[in-house]
Amino acid sequence: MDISIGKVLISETVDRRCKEILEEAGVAVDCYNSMNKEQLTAQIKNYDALIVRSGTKVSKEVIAASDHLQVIGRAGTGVDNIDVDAATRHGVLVMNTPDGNSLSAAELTCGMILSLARNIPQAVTSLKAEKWERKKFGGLELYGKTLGVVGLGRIGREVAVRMQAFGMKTIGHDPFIPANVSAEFGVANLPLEEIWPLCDFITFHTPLMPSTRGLLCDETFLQCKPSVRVVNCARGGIVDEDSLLRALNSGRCGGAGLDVFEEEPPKNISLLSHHSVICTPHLGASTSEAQQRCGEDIARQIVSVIHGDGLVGAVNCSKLTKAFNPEYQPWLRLGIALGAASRALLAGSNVQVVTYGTRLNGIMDVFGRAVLMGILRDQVSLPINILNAPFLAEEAGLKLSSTHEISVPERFPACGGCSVIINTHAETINKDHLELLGSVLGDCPVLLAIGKASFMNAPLAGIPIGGHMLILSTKPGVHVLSTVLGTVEEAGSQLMFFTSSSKDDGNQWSIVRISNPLKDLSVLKTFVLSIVQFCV
Ligand SMILES: NC(=O)c1ccc[n+]([C@@H]2O[C@H](COP(=O)([O-])OP(=O)(O)OC[C@H]3O[C@@H](n4cnc5c(N)ncnc54)[C@H](O)[C@@H]3O)[C@@H](O)[C@H]2O)c1
Ligand SMILES: O=C(O)[C@H](O)COP(=O)(O)O
Repeated sequence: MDISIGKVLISETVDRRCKEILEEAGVAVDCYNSMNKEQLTAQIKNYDALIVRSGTKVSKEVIAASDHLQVIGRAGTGVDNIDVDAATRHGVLVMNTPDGNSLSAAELTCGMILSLARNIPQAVTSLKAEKWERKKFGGLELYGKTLGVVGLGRIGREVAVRMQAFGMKTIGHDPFIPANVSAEFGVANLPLEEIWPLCDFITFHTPLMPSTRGLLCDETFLQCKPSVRVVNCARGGIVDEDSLLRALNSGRCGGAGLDVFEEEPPKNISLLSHHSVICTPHLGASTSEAQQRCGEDIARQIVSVIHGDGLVGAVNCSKLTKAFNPEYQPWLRLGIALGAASRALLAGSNVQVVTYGTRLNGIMDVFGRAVLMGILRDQVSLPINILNAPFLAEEAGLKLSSTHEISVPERFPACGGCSVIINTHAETINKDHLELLGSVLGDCPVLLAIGKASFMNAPLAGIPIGGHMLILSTKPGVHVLSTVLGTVEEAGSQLMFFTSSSKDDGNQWSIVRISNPLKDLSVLKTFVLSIVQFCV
């Protein structure tokens, strides 16, 4: 997949190294401290890439307002401020830098736990107000207490190991981390319902998703120890704010440390101002170290994609990394070319792709997407690429089935190849289905056969497929080369090559490459059974 980034917009404060790295790679960068929705919607059409933190809402309206946006880079972890589905549909790559700020977020969480145990923020405020309230701010020791960690990913596990140093017993819950893995960092991974009654402190480290929204709510608070302390430095909404306020007021919750809120900046003043709540304005990643790492990481990831050096940190195409691998580019060009040729020959709605050989093992999905790109180019409302091809195909009513076979049939070269079959019940040129065989020789995509008509007759090993092409079928023995040559030259084009296949059930196919497209095929149509023109 070709990504070409000339101009990047950074819509909020990101470490200066981000801009520097991009500029060193020859990319122009415009930086804003904090763009509002109107500014972003108006400006986005001028940029190839957008870099944000959590403060920019990249809605589907913003994405739709873009013109040639190819990448949205998140200098940080959470992508819940980005409409990832809309980005994918528009073929926009979304990337994040999930490792860059984990330690900072973990350290802030530990600070919240310590502060809740000893009422540090409240005591500071009191003393600054010239009060000496030693009795009011008595706390409790962490030693021997139980900490529940919900979400045992990058941050959750860093929090657990740090709090073990205080003598806390750490238990946790994460449906995707095996118990033996969490045991390695000293956390017993238990079902949620077993966690609630055991914890003196609970901290949340999951993404916000339908399955994690309101994990701690009225119902689950009832299962918790009285006076449980709660920390949320992950995402607002994992702890339901209304339930939390009720639990704080009733004493069921003994205190809460919040860095994130359902709405940011938060409007829930009664929660923020509660005497047992300590809170920070989404500062988990706000350290110079984390910001430098995230800024550098996202810039390097974008440069790497521009240079075709590989894909790191992709959010919406992690399974498509091979589409960015230079080794596979000729194969993807083959898929696009066979898709375009199939489409020109037959307007079918069912596409069956089979790839063969060890070389193509693992790119079946990517290759199928390339075929869809070839078929649907110029047929859909949005520019099509590897990312959005399946979505646009579904919208266009096109069905794709892809399979892979390790063994290579005799009709292919040893490196393997592919078969693209397009089916239709609509009007057809020859039959109600058509099979094209192709492969890559050197780094050149070649057409091997149309149905049983082969282009592999010695000395040929397939026809290079690319540029402006004509495919025509004739009755065997009908010689059209001189007619084609004359028509092509008369149209001011140049004939680059003309090759005919072996005979197939009475028909013969010829492939013609020309320098410029022909405006009118009507003269040639009188000499042939069928003729189509396409370009790849
Ligand atoms: N406050 C901040 O500034 C700040 C900074 C960095 C990250 N974050 C947030 O912290 C959260 C965690 O980040 P991370 O890097 O550790 O992510 P991560 O992907 O490494 O870990 C998240 C874990 O949650 C688990 N999980 C998913 N659904 C779950 C469920 N229903 N119950 C329990 N566990 C579940 C996943 O299996 C995964 O292991 C994210 O929401 C991220 O946006 C906040
Ligand atoms: O998900 C994240 O990375 C954190 O919430 C940090 O967000 P920020 O980059 O806006 O500080």
